Amino acid sequence: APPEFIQMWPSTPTSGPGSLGNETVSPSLVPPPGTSKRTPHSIIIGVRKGGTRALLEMLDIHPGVAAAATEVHFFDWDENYAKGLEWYRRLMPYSYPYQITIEKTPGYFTSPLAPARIHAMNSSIRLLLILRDPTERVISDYTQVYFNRLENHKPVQAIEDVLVRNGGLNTRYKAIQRSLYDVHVKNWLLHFPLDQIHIVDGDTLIRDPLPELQRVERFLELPPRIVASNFYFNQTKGFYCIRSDGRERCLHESKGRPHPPVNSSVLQQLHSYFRQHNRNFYRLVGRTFDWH
Ligand SMILES: Nc1ncnc2c1ncn2[C@@H]1O[C@H](COP(=O)(O)OS(=O)(=O)O)[C@@H](OP(=O)(O)O)[C@H]1O
Repeated sequence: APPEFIQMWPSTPTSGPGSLGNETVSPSLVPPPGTSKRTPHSIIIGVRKGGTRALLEMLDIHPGVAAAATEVHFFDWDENYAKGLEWYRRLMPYSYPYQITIEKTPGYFTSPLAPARIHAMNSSIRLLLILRDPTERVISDYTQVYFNRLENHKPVQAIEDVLVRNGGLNTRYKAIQRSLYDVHVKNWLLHFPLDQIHIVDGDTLIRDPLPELQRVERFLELPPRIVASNFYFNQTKGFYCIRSDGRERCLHESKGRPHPPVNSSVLQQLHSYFRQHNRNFYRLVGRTFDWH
């Protein structure tokens, strides 16, 4: 990592105005005439830390998209699922008949029950799955938990202490389990054909968002509306931000945090642990990725 990133680690996050992705709802009291709340036509099912918020906010540029404001956790949390489909529908945004509703809950991808439940709601739904290098995802997942614990004044552990057990890789660590994409995608393929699952390359979305967004437009059969001028690179943030409707906005500070440096032998162990799983995944989805 470049020195400035190492110096920034660890630091305490602050929140700033005008930021996105802080998962708050701004209730619109009077629905625009001609709109209604509808269950999603498409769901971003994960993966956690894959870039799900960026993908949803970038898709929301499209006039044909109505994005849910919060992570709903309907299909992965039993207590929410028990509240019924009507409860879920009410949490969706108001949309015009020509729009499609999209929600994102990254926990769905690794939930054993979510595929069957989503299928029961709508067997022809289009699923979006954004993935990134599994090792990077583990470190991002650790970083998220680290900062959440700091904010809640809970004790934190160094990354090597959670990744290593008895001299070997701690493969029972939840963040590692969540990066076994082959294991999780198998559950989805029991319920949905592959052509209903579009995989977004999260590493590419970070570097060059437009082509990934254009592929999603085609998958969702939306007319092409997202253009290069909807994105600009923010040097301070180190990520692309969004320009639409005359406004410029970056994702919340909790997105794109510097990652802690990780010992190279531990990194090697992660890479070799994921290697076979990645190959299995490529075979299952008929496509390869530039993962370690
Ligand atoms: N444009 C842009 N701006 C900021 N961040 C971006 C962007 N595009 C992708 N990303 C990556 O999104 C990662 C967070 O993923 P998620 O939104 O899926 O996280 S979460 O599961 O909802 O918590 C986040 O992971 P970290 O870098 O580890 O914070 C980012 O790398």
